[in-house]
Amino acid sequence: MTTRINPSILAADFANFERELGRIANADLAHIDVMDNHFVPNLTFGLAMVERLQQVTPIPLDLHLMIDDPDRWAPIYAETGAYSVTFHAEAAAEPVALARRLREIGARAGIALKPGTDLDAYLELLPEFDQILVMTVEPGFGGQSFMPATMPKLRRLREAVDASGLDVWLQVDGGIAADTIAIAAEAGADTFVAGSAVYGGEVPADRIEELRALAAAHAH
Ligand SMILES: O=C(CO)[C@H](O)[C@H](O)COP(=O)(O)O
Repeated sequence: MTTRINPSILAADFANFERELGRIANADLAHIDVMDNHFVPNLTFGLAMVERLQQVTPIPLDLHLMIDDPDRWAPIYAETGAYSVTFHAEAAAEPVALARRLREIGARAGIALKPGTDLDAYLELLPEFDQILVMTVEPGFGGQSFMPATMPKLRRLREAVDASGLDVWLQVDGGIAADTIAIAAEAGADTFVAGSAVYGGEVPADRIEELRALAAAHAH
């Protein structure tokens, strides 16, 4: 199984994202947390910033939209050339139509499930998505503790994806670090978002290699 490490720039120096993206040149994708202070109680940045980030890095962008009304906004973000666009299940009025629109535009379509989001309603939608983001903390802030209680959901998803034969990536986000990544890898994650664990290190690129090796060693 291919393992991917997507550093979250939420933990980077907001005064210099171009330099901070340069420090993670060995990342698989750069994870970009867009928060609107409505869907989550925190505010980061919006469309203008994402457009600018696209211009200053060759790393494909993995957009995580923690916003209300993704039906309106997610396609506009996809049109920036984002590699993947993930919206939250509860935020979308028509998740399937939205996922199809994102794919039409050329982005990979992702759906995010908060720790309390029931998986049952979404399992049958697997063919509509390229990735499922299992939040391993409550969305909104970096630096929180990994929630092992989210692992049964990830295991069920891994079983469903393997049984389907679909190439749907299973992403985890929140509290992923050297001491937790093995738990998520063994439960079936193949794509790992890490903010504090990457940018908290003196050399973020080294932290990426360390996390990648641990994930590969414990791959499902
Ligand atoms: O989506 C997020 C918060 O909502 C962040 O991507 C996530 O929390 C990463 O930060 P850390 O690795 O520091 O936990």
